[in-house]
Amino acid sequence: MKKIGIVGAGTMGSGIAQTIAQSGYEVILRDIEQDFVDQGLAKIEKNLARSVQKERISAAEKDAVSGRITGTTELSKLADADLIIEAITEQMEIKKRVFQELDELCSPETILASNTSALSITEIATTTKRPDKVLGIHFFNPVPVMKLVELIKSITTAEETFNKAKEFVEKIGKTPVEVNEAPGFVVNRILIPMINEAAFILYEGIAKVDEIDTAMKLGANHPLGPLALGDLVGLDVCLAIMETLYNEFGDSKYRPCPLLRKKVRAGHLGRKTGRGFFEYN
Ligand SMILES: CC(=O)CC(=O)SCCNC(=O)CCNC(=O)[C@H](O)C(C)(C)COP(=O)(O)OP(=O)(O)OC[C@H]1O[C@@H](n2cnc3c(N)ncnc32)[C@H](O)[C@@H]1OP(=O)(O)O
Ligand SMILES: NC(=O)C1=CN([C@@H]2O[C@H](COP(=O)(O)OP(=O)(O)OC[C@H]3O[C@@H](n4cnc5c(N)ncnc54)[C@H](O)[C@@H]3O)[C@@H](O)[C@H]2O)C=CC1
Repeated sequence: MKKIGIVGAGTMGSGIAQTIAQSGYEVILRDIEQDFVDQGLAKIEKNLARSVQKERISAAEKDAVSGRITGTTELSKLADADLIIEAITEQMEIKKRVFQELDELCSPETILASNTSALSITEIATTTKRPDKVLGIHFFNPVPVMKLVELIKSITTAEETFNKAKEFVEKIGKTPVEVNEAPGFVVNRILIPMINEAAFILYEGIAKVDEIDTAMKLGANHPLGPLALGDLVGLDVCLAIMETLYNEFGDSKYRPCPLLRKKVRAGHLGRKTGRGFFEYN
């Protein structure tokens, strides 16, 4: 693999692009508006500049990494990529549309991957004529720091596709775990209901925001409290994951907390909008 396409330049797309370019690959980063592309590229520049400042990479290395990333709004620029990783909004219908477009556009050899947090890869793959070449490559936030990648096999993913993806993930310095498709996979099925439960504890007036997070940091040794983690992930993403778990399993234990819904409706999505359970500037 040489050229990797990333669709979506948000929280995850920009982190994935940076990580892959730092491993020597050529990256094309696509979003729907130039503004979003520019914001993604600016975030990468900021992260790389911090790495130079901390003497983790040289200024020349930073320039080389930046030089390997091209931003675009044109999906057609991804046509000759060996692998495309989709990291757009967590909504099935939007993802399906993008996979259909990519399938029509790309070489038959191109592997199409989704970074979805919880959705069915099998369903996404049905919109393509290459369901054997579709899988989930699920990174964790913040991508440059987090070691894990869940590799999600749909019912139709070919063994060859899985093995190529595994080799790629190891080449970029991440640790893959193999997961058979199921709602929320492994990590999010455990982690996001925990964040949702913390929202319920707040909603029921049992403890305040700071108390809940301090309790879990000092009482369970979590690096971030569950509410701060919800803000890092994005409360819209957390709600979308809870809705997938609730709808797919049909089990009331996954019901989203009404407070989570209220915050998303208000646009208080966490770090990316400057306000969630906490405020950011
Ligand atoms: C929703 C999904 O589908 C799946 C998910 O991603 S769920 C979310 C999974 N993520 C987590 O659980 C993260 C839990 N939190 C943590 O591990 C830590 O809080 C953290 C790594 C995010 C930050 O660590 P911290 O000690 O609290 O803060 P800080 O000291 O600023 O950062 C630690 C290091 O991470 C780096 N870092 C932090 N945020 C970063 C970012 N966005 N990009 C790049 N590097 C970052 C810092 O530069 C720092 O590096 P050095 O120590 O080498 O200087
Ligand atoms: N935020 C997180 O912690 C994690 C999120 N994910 C998943 O990654 C995906 C992206 O999430 P985030 O980066 O958090 O979202 P985000 O909201 O930060 O970014 C999404 C980006 O996709 C763009 N987009 C929407 N439709 C598009 C299209 N058709 N073509 C190109 N770009 C398009 C938007 O303009 C936006 O810039 C979601 O599926 C999410 O569930 C996975 C792991 C962790």
